[in-house]
Amino acid sequence: MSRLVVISNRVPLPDKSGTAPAGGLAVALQSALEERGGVWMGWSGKSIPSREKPGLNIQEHGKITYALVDLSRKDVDEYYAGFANRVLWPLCHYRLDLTEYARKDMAGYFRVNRLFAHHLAPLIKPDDVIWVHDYHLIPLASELRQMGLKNRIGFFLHIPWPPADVLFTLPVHETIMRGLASYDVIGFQTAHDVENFAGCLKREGIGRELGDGLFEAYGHVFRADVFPISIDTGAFAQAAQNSQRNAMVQRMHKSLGDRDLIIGVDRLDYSKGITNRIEAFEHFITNNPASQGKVTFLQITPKSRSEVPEYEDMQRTVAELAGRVNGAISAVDWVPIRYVNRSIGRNVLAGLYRMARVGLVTPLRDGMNLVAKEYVAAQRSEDPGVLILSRFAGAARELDGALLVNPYDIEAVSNAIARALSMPLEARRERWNQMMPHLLEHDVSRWCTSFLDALAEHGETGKPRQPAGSDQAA
Ligand SMILES: O=P(O)(O)OC[C@H]1O[C@H](O[C@H]2O[C@H](CO)[C@@H](O)[C@H](O)[C@H]2O)[C@H](O)[C@@H](O)[C@@H]1O
Ligand SMILES: O=c1ccn([C@@H]2O[C@H](COP(=O)(O)OP(=O)(O)O)[C@@H](O)[C@H]2O)c(=O)[nH]1
Repeated sequence: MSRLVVISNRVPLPDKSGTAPAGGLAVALQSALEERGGVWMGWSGKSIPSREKPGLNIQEHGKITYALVDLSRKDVDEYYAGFANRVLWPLCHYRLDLTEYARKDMAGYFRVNRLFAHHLAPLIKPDDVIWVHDYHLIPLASELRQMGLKNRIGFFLHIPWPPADVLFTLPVHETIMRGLASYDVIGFQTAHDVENFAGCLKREGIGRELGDGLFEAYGHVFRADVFPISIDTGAFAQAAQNSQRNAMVQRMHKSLGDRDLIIGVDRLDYSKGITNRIEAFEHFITNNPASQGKVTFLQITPKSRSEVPEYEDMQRTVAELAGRVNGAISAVDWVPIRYVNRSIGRNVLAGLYRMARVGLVTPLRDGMNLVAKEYVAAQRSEDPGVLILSRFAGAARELDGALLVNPYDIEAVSNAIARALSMPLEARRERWNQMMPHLLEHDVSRWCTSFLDALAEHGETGKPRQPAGSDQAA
């Protein structure tokens, strides 16, 4: 079996005891790497003074080699905080109003991708299968190809892919499309993302669809298909069961009394629709006076990407909004919104999801949204809560037992909260049974295997292939 080489911006490095981080993606990729042996490369998370030469830190854990690249302050500003998170992230989340097309950030993005390729190439063996993750690293395959690598290279995009009219506002959209077309298999979260991608290829005559998931562009034939990411469903359900013994979960239970819990869990990110959600909750609670004092909304929101101005601004906006709503509605013995602005461990989260009558997941746009899947997995089969889910999350394509909402429609979300809180047991069980078997079957290890199988099945790689019936490569 070929070795696997994974490259992602963040690397879930095992701690000093050798224990890997508990995230589903990390577990799935780590077990694929353990099975085949391999390398996981990415940013070390460190930024060093720009005058120092960025180094490569190699660590061995079992059959996995971790290769961590240090970046300079300038690299981090331009590649991560700049082009990745002030251009590609807002663009792929349909927020043209937030994109900042600075030439120096574009240059930094391509420069850092070249740096990754430069560090990676010497570690690659001819048989290795390479799997690149996410929008930070789109140009990596074309850099590696230019260095002569002929290996099979796959790419998985964790975030949405936008329609042509949105993508084409990006001055370097052609280079980005050419970068994607250099992969052998491109995985997207939903069929909608693949449609958008196909639209981008067709609109300017960049490429064409060959059928059966195959495309041709810039003389290269590649597969672009749907591989919805998931969670380690069985393990998460077990963690939720076990969490009832956790002290923090027990404290929460005690403090809740007999009130119903509504839970929201998101990084502090404008794509997650947190302000709309708080407004919808405010609308619900003011229009349903009987619920006052009887419902608690717990919003857990760890800080994220604080070096990006839009994220720093959000920090204040969300805190102020939660404070204003609480100030207006609280009673002496009841605070409607508990706003936690830090990260909570997954085992505790599992217990909080299980306690919550409603999971409120209302992103304005989201690649998948694993919180939605975790909420479902954590429920009690005999008395499950209700998931309210934005129709604009990738997860909505699979979780058909959720109450689907338009997160921009505050009244509709407020009505969904009322409906969820009063939903009879039988209807809740029916909805949960529509989702849980699917999640058990389509878990993260299946996601990982199906992507790697597609990559293994994709024919010869590394050189432009002639599509059937054509007589020239573009
Ligand atoms: O690394 P950060 O900048 O701190 O951001 C955290 C991650 O956010 C994004 O997550 C996405 O991937 C999830 C799993 O596929 C998906 O469910 C979600 O909808 C996406 O937003 C980002 O894509 C990751 O690269 C970041 O590490
Ligand atoms: O305090 C927190 C908040 C979130 N998460 C985890 O972070 C992930 C968020 O993934 P999702 O796909 O929902 O969104 P992303 O942040 O990747 O855009 C989920 O696994 C959550 O359990 C966590 O461990 N602690």
